[in-house]
Amino acid sequence: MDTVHAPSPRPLNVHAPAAPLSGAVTVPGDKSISHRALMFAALARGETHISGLLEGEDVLRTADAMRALGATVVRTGPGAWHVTGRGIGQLQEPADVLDMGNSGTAARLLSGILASHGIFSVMTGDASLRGRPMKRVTDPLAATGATFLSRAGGRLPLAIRGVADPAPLTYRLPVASAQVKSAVLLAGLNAAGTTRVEEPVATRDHTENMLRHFGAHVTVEPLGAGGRTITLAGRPDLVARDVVVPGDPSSAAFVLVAALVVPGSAVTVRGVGLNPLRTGLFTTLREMGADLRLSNERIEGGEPVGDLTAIAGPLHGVDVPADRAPSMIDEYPVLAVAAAHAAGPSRFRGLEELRVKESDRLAATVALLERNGVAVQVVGDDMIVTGTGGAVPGGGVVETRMDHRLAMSATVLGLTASAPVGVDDTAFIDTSFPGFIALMNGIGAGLAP
Ligand SMILES: O=C(O)C1=C[C@@H](OP(=O)(O)O)[C@@H](O)[C@H](O)C1
Ligand SMILES: C=C(OP(=O)(O)O)C(=O)O
Repeated sequence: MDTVHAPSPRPLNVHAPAAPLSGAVTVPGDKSISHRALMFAALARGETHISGLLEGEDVLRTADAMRALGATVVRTGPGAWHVTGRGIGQLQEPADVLDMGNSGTAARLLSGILASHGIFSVMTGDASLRGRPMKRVTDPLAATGATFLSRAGGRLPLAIRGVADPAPLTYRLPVASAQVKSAVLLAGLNAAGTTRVEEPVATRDHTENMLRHFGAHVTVEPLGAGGRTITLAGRPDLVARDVVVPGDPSSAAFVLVAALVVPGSAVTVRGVGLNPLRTGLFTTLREMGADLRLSNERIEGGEPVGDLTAIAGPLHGVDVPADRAPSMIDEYPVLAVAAAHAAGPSRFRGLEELRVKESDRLAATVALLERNGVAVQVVGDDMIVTGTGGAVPGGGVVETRMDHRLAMSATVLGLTASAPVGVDDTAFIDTSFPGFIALMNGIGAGLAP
């Protein structure tokens, strides 16, 4: 199995470029929105046309899974996909194991769909995904009547005996996770009655937005300070709708941070998704003194989008509150790289969720910085980075641990290191940002394997 998902390692040795980075680029489509577009289109009646779909490994696994469940999924051009759905409750039993590769989003969201169909299925993934917790979704989903069998600790492979008439759930999220919220809501699509999810801290709301777009009745009400209660009326008539996927702000992050830290640089990323529940990094970078300019703001496919220009300049340390974490949860490794260049200490609070990503990102980010001469410590669930106020020493080899975001963060670190930075494997970058190295070279990074 891992022969499929453990591609040959692609090591990279990163040197600081001779000249500043410059240019205007677009990054691939948003990963969260791309997974959802394929899944919801497969559950809708009729043919959905998706443009700007991320063609990264994670999303391709979702496309394969929806095909295995009986939807027709066809690529008609770069980023252009047509999906003919089967309707809620109408997905067919897959004939084989569903392999979700490296993707937590694919596995967790799909578990909600599989649990709420009267079919048997088995999901697995690569060594990284097989190490990630699934009880966070199977515990609430068990109350629908579905049954689950898994390895110890609720790890994949996971066998699911779904139910055709799932009970509607009311669930308060014990962790701030859009994946868990989405799994519960997706199970609620085939439940007779109202599904209710309470999230004490708001997480990305692409599921709510896109379900509405396809015709579901979803309400969102405030809950306490910063939380939300989401309700979904079961068994809606989901109808095919076109989806336009914006550029992924989590991918734009690497390009923009690189431009901020390579002296003299100015780079624009066009068409970046700016959903306020995804933009914590941009807020934080501005607090650090970054010159980050927004232009051409518009609404595209129901999501706010704009062009972001990053202009290099001095950064200073910052204290990031824990309640901002969900709006930038995937951006901490590259934020740590920005903090390594900033003058003075930065503290990032409440990072416990980083321990259960594609790797233990808290430990891996510490190792990335320490190996390259940057002082960093973990206190409880907080990370404290002591910035140099300029270039970092470098000279280390970074272990990327099957984690795309570590590979890209290490690459960005190398662009301003005094000694070259080794990256043991860049192959996993393809899960979320195919073409990353070519795109970086297009703005002058000069990366050569
Ligand atoms: O719902 C989503 O699309 C995602 C939610 C986040 O995970 P959690 O729900 O585990 O926080 C994020 O880290 C992941 O990259 C994508
Ligand atoms: C955590 C991530 O994704 P997933 O959970 O889908 O594997 C990510 O892309 O950083």
